[in-house]
Amino acid sequence: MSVSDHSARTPLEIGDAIELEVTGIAHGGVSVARHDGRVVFVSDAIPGERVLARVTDAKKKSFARAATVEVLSASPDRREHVWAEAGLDRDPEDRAGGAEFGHIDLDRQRSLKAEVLTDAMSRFGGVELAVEEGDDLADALGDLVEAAPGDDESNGLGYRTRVRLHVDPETGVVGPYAARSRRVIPVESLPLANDGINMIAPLGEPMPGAATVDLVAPAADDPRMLVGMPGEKTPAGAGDSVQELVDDRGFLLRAGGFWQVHREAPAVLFDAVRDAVSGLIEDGRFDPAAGNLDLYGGAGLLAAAMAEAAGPGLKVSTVEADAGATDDAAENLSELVGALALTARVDRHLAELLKASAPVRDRLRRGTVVLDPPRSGAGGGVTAQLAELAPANIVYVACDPVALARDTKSLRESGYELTELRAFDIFPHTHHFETLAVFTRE
Ligand SMILES: C[S@@+](CC[C@H](N)C(=O)[O-])C[C@H]1O[C@@H](n2cnc3c(N)ncnc32)[C@H](O)[C@@H]1O
Repeated sequence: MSVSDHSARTPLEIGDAIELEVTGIAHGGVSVARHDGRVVFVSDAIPGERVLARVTDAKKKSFARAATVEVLSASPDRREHVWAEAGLDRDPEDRAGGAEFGHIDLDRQRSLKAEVLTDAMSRFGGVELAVEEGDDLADALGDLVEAAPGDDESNGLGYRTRVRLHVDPETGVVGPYAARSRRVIPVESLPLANDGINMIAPLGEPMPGAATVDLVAPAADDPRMLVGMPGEKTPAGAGDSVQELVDDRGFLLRAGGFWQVHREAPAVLFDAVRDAVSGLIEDGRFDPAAGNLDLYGGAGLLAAAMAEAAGPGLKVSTVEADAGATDDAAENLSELVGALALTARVDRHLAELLKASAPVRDRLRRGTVVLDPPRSGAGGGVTAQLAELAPANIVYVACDPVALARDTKSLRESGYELTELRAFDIFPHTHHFETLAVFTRE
């Protein structure tokens, strides 16, 4: 490993050690620095720090990637990493992935997430998030990303009720992948996971022949271990049903089906969607008898939240690609006589709705669409279909701020106004967070 000279404009190579002034945060859990005019995305650092970093990727002309190996001038927000196996005293290649903010004070994690959101909304969404005059920017940003109940008390640990581990095909060792790699890292504990998962996690027990291990610790059921074999799409036991609880409402779902990973996340998002719909009702903008939709609906969590605000007379269709999840949604929404659970890809279903008769299209125009797409967002195709269907309101739950910002731009260009934005820190010690955006048709 050679130490490169700042003034020499030599190309960077993998393994080079470089000194970096870390100036900002980027989407994806890495900080931003510059070296000889080139942007360097550096992991395990904090904006404001000076670090010695090792170049890990130098293929691109415009930017390189590096990992911190030593902190030369530490941020006051630097903490001992919450996961020993992800800390700086390990070689970057041997650090466990999945806790890339674990070395940062929890409040600062939230203000970094808020910076990522405001930057994404400004650059890709054309929306400047206002900070009240006189507010300290860091405080205002920190307040934008709301903590989940209990996280401040537990330092954001022990929250995950879902964890996927991987099995090294050569040694059978079970563990998380290292960051940005498929290298399995053996670990002694899973500090972000709850007790149920830590109790059954086969850490230190090789599982030769297996490919993945999904650990599931439902709120109202025994923890499960689902072992996936190479080439198999669905791990064994994934179709087994488990019981979840959101406040005191029960949800039944497949053990391997989608469910929010933070113990409090289903309730946080349920409440946020219910409150958004209540706001629309107060503004006289919500029609319970219209063609309301819960797109990417999973097991029906957010349709149930709409119903909590709108009452049992709500008409709503959930649209979900996974047939098992649709069956669960039908069961979970069975008390709502106006609920329909459909198995379909969202784009195909919207294409069908666009061909519907004038009265059906009119009902859809009066409706509210809740959508909660995967990380890639709804995308240009689906936002264009939504713009053509023109529902009165869109309540968008997003796990990727850049995808949300791009979809925001399309929706605003199609005549929707962004009227509310909230963000939730339901993935402490990682760079992930969830955002809720409400759009109304002008
Ligand atoms: C982020 S989850 C949201 C689930 C649900 N709203 C919840 O909160 O539990 C996204 C869901 O979208 C489904 N999905 C992904 N792509 C889809 C598509 N193109 N059409 C329909 N559903 C899709 C996934 O199976 C998954 O259940």
